[in-house]
Amino acid sequence: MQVFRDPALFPFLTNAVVTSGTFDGVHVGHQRILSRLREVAQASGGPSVVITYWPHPRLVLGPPPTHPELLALQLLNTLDERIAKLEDAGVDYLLIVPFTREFSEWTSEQYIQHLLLRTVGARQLVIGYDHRFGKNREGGFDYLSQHADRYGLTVEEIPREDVDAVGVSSTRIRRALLSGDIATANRYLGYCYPLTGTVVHGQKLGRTIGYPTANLALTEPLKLVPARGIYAVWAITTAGSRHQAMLSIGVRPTIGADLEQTIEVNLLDFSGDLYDQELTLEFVAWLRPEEKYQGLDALTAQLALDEQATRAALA
Ligand SMILES: Cc1cc2nc3c(=O)[nH]c(=O)nc-3n(C[C@H](O)[C@H](O)[C@H](O)COP(=O)(O)O)c2cc1C
Ligand SMILES: Nc1ncnc2c1ncn2[C@@H]1O[C@H](COP(=O)(O)OP(=O)(O)O)[C@@H](O)[C@H]1O
Repeated sequence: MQVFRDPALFPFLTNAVVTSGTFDGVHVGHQRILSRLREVAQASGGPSVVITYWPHPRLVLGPPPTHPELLALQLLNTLDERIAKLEDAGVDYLLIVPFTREFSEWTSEQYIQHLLLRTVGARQLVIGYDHRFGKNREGGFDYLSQHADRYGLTVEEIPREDVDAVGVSSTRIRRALLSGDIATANRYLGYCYPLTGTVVHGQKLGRTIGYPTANLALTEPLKLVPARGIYAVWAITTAGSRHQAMLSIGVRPTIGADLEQTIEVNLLDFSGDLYDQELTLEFVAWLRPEEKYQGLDALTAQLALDEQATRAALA
């Protein structure tokens, strides 16, 4: 997959088969659109192209008027994760349009003329039934199909039934993760929810109880952090090795009151220095809520049980 972050550098294509959208999560609903995109591209012999936006439009525009409660933007994917998932889906070209206020003011007509036709060279479009574009989300499938002939475009809509059949939305996935329901989130995503961070120094208590924990500082501050609790995860190091691991997201009530929330992971059957390395976690299962124990001995005994539960969940 060839990736372009500047529309001015995108190589004009002829016969491009294009879809566009935010694709946060690249979940199984998005994956349907992407697999249809690939089919149409293969049938026509043209390249498949995804146009996506960064930063997330809501970061620039604020919460949608219909959902004013969505103040804190919580992303399912970092840009790197999104790129990797689009590549897995077999996309040939990815154009990441810098989403600015100015771009948000483009009319549907400008969007089609400048971006789809002149920059990309679109010939066919494949879009989800609820896809909107242009200023105030004015453009959509109806607008496109009314004007398709004039533009020399063909437009295919992925119908609501197809998208609803998988019953998934980014909102449902966010809700599942925020309640610790990893099984539902992963089913909707079609892969294990990832979280990446750099290993930073903590209080050096972990090693004294036989369970050193790598403390993560997230690389993408807007990335959604699942509910507080204890999880079985895979931990992947920069070198690419995968380790069974147990993760705690919480405020460590056993250690003290009013502590900051930390994201800490103990890698099973591993010893070595991880400080300053990047670590990626893949969530597999929820194990239990965080509890306050009567001292470090009780916590350590619980960690031994968590270790067993982790091995079982990842076996
Ligand atoms: C799998 C796992 C489960 C944990 N569960 C709890 C818990 O239920 N309650 C709690 O107070 N701390 C819990 N902790 C956090 C420990 O208190 C923490 O690892 C310890 O404070 C070491 O901190 P340090 O890395 O700053 O040295 C857990 C940690 C791990 C890795
Ligand atoms: N199995 C392991 N899992 C996690 N970290 C480990 C492991 N073995 C060694 N380490 C190292 O130990 C550090 C964690 O030790 P810990 O005493 O909890 O210190 P800190 O409070 O700085 O996290 C990790 O950052 C990592 O460099």
